[in-house]
Amino acid sequence: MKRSIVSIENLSHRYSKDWAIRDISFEILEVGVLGLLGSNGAGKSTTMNILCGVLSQTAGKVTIDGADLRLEPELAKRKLGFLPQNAPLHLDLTVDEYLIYCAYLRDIPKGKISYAVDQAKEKCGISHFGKRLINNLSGGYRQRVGIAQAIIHHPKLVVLDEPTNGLDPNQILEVRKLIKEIAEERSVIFSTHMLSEVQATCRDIKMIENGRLVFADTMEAFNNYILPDSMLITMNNPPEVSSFLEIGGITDAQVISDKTFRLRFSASDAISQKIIEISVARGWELSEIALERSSLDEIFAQLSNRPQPRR
Ligand SMILES: Nc1ncnc2c1ncn2[C@@H]1O[C@H](COP(=O)(O)OP(=O)(O)OP(=O)(O)O)[C@@H](O)[C@H]1O
Repeated sequence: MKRSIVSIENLSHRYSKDWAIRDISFEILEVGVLGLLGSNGAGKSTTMNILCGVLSQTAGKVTIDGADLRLEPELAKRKLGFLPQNAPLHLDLTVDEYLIYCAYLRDIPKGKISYAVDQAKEKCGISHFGKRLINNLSGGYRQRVGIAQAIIHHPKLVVLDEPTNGLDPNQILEVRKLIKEIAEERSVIFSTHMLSEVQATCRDIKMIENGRLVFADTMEAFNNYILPDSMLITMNNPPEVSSFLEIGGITDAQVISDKTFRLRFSASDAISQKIIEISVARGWELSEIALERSSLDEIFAQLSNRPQPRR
């Protein structure tokens, strides 16, 4: 059975009088990548900051590998590595100098620092940049240095706040690959407001909206949840819009222009195949058909309105 490394129970936080997060509970498994998805202001950073011990919660409990973050903060924090949204890099140090400094901060015994630095550099693909000033590295490599400092003490949990923000497409692919690699032997949680980031990297997904947990399941379950439920069709010789409603499985038909319509359908296999066949049989001259997925905003809205969040 898969073991969890982090337990978050009924976590709530209030800044002055407004609640930023309310009654959030979930577990994080000891291996793999978990994505924390939410729109701006949803409560991601508040949750991440509490999880890292940077912010003390108003109510609730966080346990990391059995250590209560509030009661045993030092023990709990030894088990985690953190890369905040703005990586805490010293641009005027070389990669080696910076990682040695981080190793001291992490209380790694003097005799083991050099080995720890080499291992972290190797894991993050920056061994050849040891003598390079961080200021002279590209954004993608700076982010690798940030991840190296987060894993230098072999934490069981690594927390990454929007780790691909501001990177170019190639750098994003490289950092995603690195995140997956470091998650082969530990738990990684990262926050993002981009669905594509979570879909590309994560096994599990937690979604928060307006401070509440609105979805918690596997990425596969999430992808099933957002299966397309409408399509845009264009026909050179379309029928009356009401004709579409006579097709089994079509629940709504909307006129977009003379020749283009949006059809909504109930969960049904091969509905587009059916439309194509009927269109050919009746001479509607179908020229284009495209399935539409819900936008992230629609998904957030749907999930936020659900009565019971799924754990
Ligand atoms: N220091 C603070 N004082 C008062 N309110 C705050 C503070 N930090 C965050 N908030 C509020 O708490 C709520 C949650 O904010 P939080 O930063 O956790 O969201 P987020 O999901 O990380 O958003 P973003 O992606 O924009 O960083 C928001 O309404 C925000 O305005």
